[in-house]
Amino acid sequence: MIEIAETLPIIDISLMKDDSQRDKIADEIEKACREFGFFYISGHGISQDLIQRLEDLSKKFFALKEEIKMKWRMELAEKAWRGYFIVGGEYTSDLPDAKQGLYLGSELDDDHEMVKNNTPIHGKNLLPSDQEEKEYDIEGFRKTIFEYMDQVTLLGHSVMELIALSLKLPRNYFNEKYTKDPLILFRIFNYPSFKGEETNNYKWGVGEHSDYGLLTLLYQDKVGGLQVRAKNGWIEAPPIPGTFVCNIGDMLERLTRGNYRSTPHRVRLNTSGETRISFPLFFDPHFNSLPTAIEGLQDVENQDDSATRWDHVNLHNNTTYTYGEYLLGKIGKVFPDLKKKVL
Ligand SMILES: O=C(O)CCC(=O)C(=O)O
Ligand SMILES: [Fe+2]
Repeated sequence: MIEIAETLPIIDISLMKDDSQRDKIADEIEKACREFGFFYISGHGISQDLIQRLEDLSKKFFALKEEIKMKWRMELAEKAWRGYFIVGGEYTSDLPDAKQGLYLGSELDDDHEMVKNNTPIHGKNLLPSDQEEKEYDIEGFRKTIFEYMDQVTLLGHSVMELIALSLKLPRNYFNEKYTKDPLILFRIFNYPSFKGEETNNYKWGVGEHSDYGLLTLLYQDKVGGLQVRAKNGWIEAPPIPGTFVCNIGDMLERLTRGNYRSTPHRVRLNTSGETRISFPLFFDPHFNSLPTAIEGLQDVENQDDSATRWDHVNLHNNTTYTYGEYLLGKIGKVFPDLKKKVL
């Protein structure tokens, strides 16, 4: 008998504005969320040209000398938690990841209420200035990043509408309660290839984990390496041109009482011979919101799966906490040194 490998569904959302098609798309989302917690989105309307510009400029940025990139190192942004980190600088499940990256988020001025209140992970981005963009031949980097974040945030709102409909909730359910002003965190990751080289004992590009918020929207280049823990074992989430990979985060699992799971995933150590680049955008509840289970949804079997979860957290306890409290507990672990210095 031939074994057919499981593959993640691809959902075309181009007709979601069409009243006769929307429910069908929401049904596909429901199936994908219950089966995998992971799916591809096509027909998203984000221009390939914008994505390509971001990819090209990001590759140029990471190709700069280490001492240049250190001009924008995360320590300098302090509480805002933005900027550059070196290969091995971020930890997942207590092991350093074989990647470097740029941490980014919504651009907030000093007079923004959350910044005035000294709220962690809110503030300005730490990026090359216009002058530095010229000097290092990455003109347009900042502008392209902001344009991309805006566009993918809009896509996040659309996918959350479809997720609400897939749960038979009013279409604006999440918007009203959590994402009128979503917390947007964006990262650009660069996974150098260790082909034929010392790996410095790195095991993974990113170790097994789940994402913290509601929804992650990821664009990846053609190299591949993302793997997803499906019910019957690990499967690949290879790059598919013209798509974004979407996955459910911990808070959506909590809200849906485990009907939709925050699926663990990881990234293989890159030994392809080419550098890999990926762009996860985290579409999350407002920092001060209180994520609470949705009334009327059935509890599921094995709702508390903390015994087998990567971090042993029970997402379904009755403790009340803000999303910010949950998030800070998590990111403190991935940058332990930075946490000591700035939180
Ligand atoms: O780089 C990737 O493909 C995935 C990264 C990831 O899982 C994350 O940043 O949470
Ligand atoms: Fe992730």
